[in-house]
Formats: sequence, C-alpha cells, structure tokens
Amino acid sequence: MSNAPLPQQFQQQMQQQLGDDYPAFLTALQQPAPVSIRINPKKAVLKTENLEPVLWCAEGFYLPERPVFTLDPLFQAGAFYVQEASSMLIAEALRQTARLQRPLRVLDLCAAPGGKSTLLASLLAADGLLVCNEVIRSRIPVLKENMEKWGLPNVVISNHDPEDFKSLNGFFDIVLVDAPCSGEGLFRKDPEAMLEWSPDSVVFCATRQQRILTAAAPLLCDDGLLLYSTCTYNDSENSQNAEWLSEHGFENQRLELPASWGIQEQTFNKVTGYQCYPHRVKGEGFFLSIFKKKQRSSPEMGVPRTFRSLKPVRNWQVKTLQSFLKNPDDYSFYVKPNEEVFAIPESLVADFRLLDSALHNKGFGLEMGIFKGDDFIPSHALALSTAIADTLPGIELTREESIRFFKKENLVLNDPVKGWLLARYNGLNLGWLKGVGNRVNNYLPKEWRIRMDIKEY
Ligand SMILES: C[S@@+](CC[C@H](N)C(=O)[O-])C[C@H]1O[C@@H](n2cnc3c(N)ncnc32)[C@H](O)[C@@H]1O
Repeated sequence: MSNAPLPQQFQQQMQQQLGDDYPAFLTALQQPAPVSIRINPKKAVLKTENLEPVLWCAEGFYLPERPVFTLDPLFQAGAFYVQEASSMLIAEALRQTARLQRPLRVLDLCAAPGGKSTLLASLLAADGLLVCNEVIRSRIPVLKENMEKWGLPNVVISNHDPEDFKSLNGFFDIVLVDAPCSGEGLFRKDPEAMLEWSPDSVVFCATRQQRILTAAAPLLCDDGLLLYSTCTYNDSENSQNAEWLSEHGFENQRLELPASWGIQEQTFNKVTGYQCYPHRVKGEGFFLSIFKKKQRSSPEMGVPRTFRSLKPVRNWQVKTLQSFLKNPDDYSFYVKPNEEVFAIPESLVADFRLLDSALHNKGFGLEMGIFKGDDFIPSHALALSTAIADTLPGIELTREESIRFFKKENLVLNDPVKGWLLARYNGLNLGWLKGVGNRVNNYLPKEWRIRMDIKEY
C-alpha cells in the first residue's frame, strides 16, 4: 500500500458500505498483499503439501513470501500462474453452476493478461473450446505468452471489440465479462489504481461496462451462463450492472458458500453478487455475480466448409508433424499464408471454421512451427504444449542452466548432441535446443528472453 491517502470520496463510499467494518478494512489495506498462485493441473510438478490452500479453488495456494517468479524455471514452464486469490472464486462459481464435463464453448471477453483464461482453460473438458479475447492490441502478446505457457490446444486468441462478435450470437455456453473497472479492490496491491480513481472514472467505467454487457448478452445460447466480475466495490459498477442484466433476459444464480470463507453475499433488489473484502478474505477486492440466460431460441449457424486463409498442409508434411504429438490422430494440420503450421483438435474443426469466418484478428489452436525446405523448425509454443509427445529427446537442466536457457545463452553440454532436443526442468519442457557439432543452439524466441540482470545464479 502506498503512503498516499485514500481519496476522500472513496473513504465516504466505503464507510457507508461497510459501517462498523470500516476500521478493519482500513487496517487490512495497511497489510502486505498476500501472494498466491494457481497450479496448472496438466503440469503439476510443484510440491504443495506445505502450502496454505485457497479455500474456493482446488488448485490455488498462498506462498509465505513473494519469490522472484521470473527466475523460477517452473513459472517459465507454465507449472503455475501467479493470481490474486479472490479472483479464483470463479472456479467455485463454475463448479456450482456449469456442467463442466460437457464440451462447452467459453468466451473470456476481457482476457488479458490471461489470469482467468488460464483458470477457465483448466476447468474445461479436453473437447471444450476457449476463446480469449482482448480489445487492446498491445495486451495481446502477454495474453498469448501466458496461454502458450499454460499449454492447451483448444484455445483461440482474438483481438476485437466486444461489438465485433455479433455474428456469433447464441454460440457460447459461458461468457465471462471480467470488466475493466475503477480498480478499488486493487488499491493495496497496485497503488497506481488509487491515483487514477475519481468519481468521474467510476461513472466512465460503469458506462463502458454496460456497453460491454450489452454486446455480451446476445452471445449466449439458451440457458448459457454469464459471469460478471470486477475488482471494485462501488454499486454503480457492481450491483447496478447486475440488476441491469436481471432486467434484460437473465436470471440471477445463487452460490452456496460456507460463511467461514468470509465472502460476503450482497443482495440488492433481489439480485445477488459476491464480494471479497481484504479484511474478510485473504485476497484483494473482487465482485462476482452469475446469470443464466432465460430461454430464447438461439439462431442456427451455418458452418463454412473451409477456412478463409488456412490451407491443409501437404501430405508429406503430416507424418513429420504427427511425430511431435502425443495423440497425433486427434489433430488436423493447417498452414497460414505466412507458412506457419497449426494443429487444430479434430473435435473443434467446425467451431474453428465458424470462428474463422466471424473474427478477423485471431490465432488458432496449437502453433506447431514452420517448414524450411525439408526441415521442420518446431515452435516454442509446441515445446510448452501439453499435446507434445513425451517420447521426444530432451535434456534435464539444472536450475542454473535453465535460467541461462531463459537468458538465451548457448549451453555447453558434456556429451555432443545432434538435432532437436527439448530443454527440461523437473521434467517440464522449457523450449528447444539444437545440437550442431559441439555446439548447442538455443531456440528460445527473442521476446521470451529474461532481461533481468542476474548477479548470482
Ligand atoms: C480486469 S482486466 C482483465 C483481466 C483478465 N481477465 C485476467 O484475469 O487476467 C480488463 C480487460 O478489459 C480490457 N478492456 C478495456 N476496455 C475494454 C472494452 N471497451 N471492451 C472490452 N474489454 C476492454 C482491458 O484491456 C483489460 O485487459
């Protein structure tokens, strides 16, 4: 928490909202923000027995202190995501309200940097589809990097305004609107949010949220779920938007949460939302309200017969591509005009064709790499993917060697190696090496290189 005083009007608002709890809230804001992570169940190598669990998310854990995550090879390999604990409530909300065993189509409409997208990806069945959308183009690389680390192939990343999704009305089973907000719940963790706060910014955010919800609402199929969340406390951005949804074709859903979790159920005009306050839960401020779309008839959508610009790869290339995958028959392979090759899960080809015709700026499925003549250069995303074959040659690195790998240094190995080799740490792939004579070239993409100055390994 910074030493700057809380804005006067914010203090009044919170005094009114919290009453006798207000002093405890102020005290909590002076405490250090707890540090929590969420484990990637597909890369579960981290020992968690001695870590305090996050009560509402089976994969969530608190750390006793904040390590330098950048220098942890397991973090770089996508073994966990650093996520504020309150926002993991989405896991429990979906566990109670969604039929997660079914192959659901899910849209995370405001997705960057990808915290909740990684959570949604882990909750989905293997044949489910996750579209992670972010409107601000400069935030796409971080979203892409986080999703690549997480390593699931059933993901589409798109860069669109919510209003651009119109032709996908009725397509999704779940839409998460984790809305851009005034960030009152982040004042402890991110003092910048406090400096940007003003009553006018609250009004601005509430209006923008309503525009996003207006675009999101038609995208759901009958009985589809809309999750609306913010990391703020005020009524204009939370309960009033929740009420608006309940007046526009959505039925509010209640959760059963044990009182011992400290999450506050708030009901306004018969609409219920769930608020995390830092003096009641070990986490930051977070609001969540869940809605089911009332029955309407969803439009039938025709699936285009081909992709707009993706072409199937050549026959001779298929064998090479298949040799890199655990379950090769589950995928079909396509090439983009820029020669990049992609694997798309067979079960999702029709959905991907539909998305291809509906959205212009997007990336699909698993990026495999690129053919250069007869050679195939595998991509970094493939190294990190959970779909990669376990039988490919690799070399287990020490922690220091792993960090040197992420500094993009060339490694010196005891034995000469030839060809593509996976750099591994604790059995998890970190990226590609290629042995050429006595040298081992490091194929970490430039943009992934750790730029931090490291005095001691
Ligand atoms: C609260 S953040 C999302 C955090 C993300 N869901 C996560 O868990 O990591 C809100 C996101 O909405 C995006 N955004 C800003 N304006 C928007 C708009 N008009 N429509 C949709 N998204 C917007 C922001 O760029 C930001 O990435």
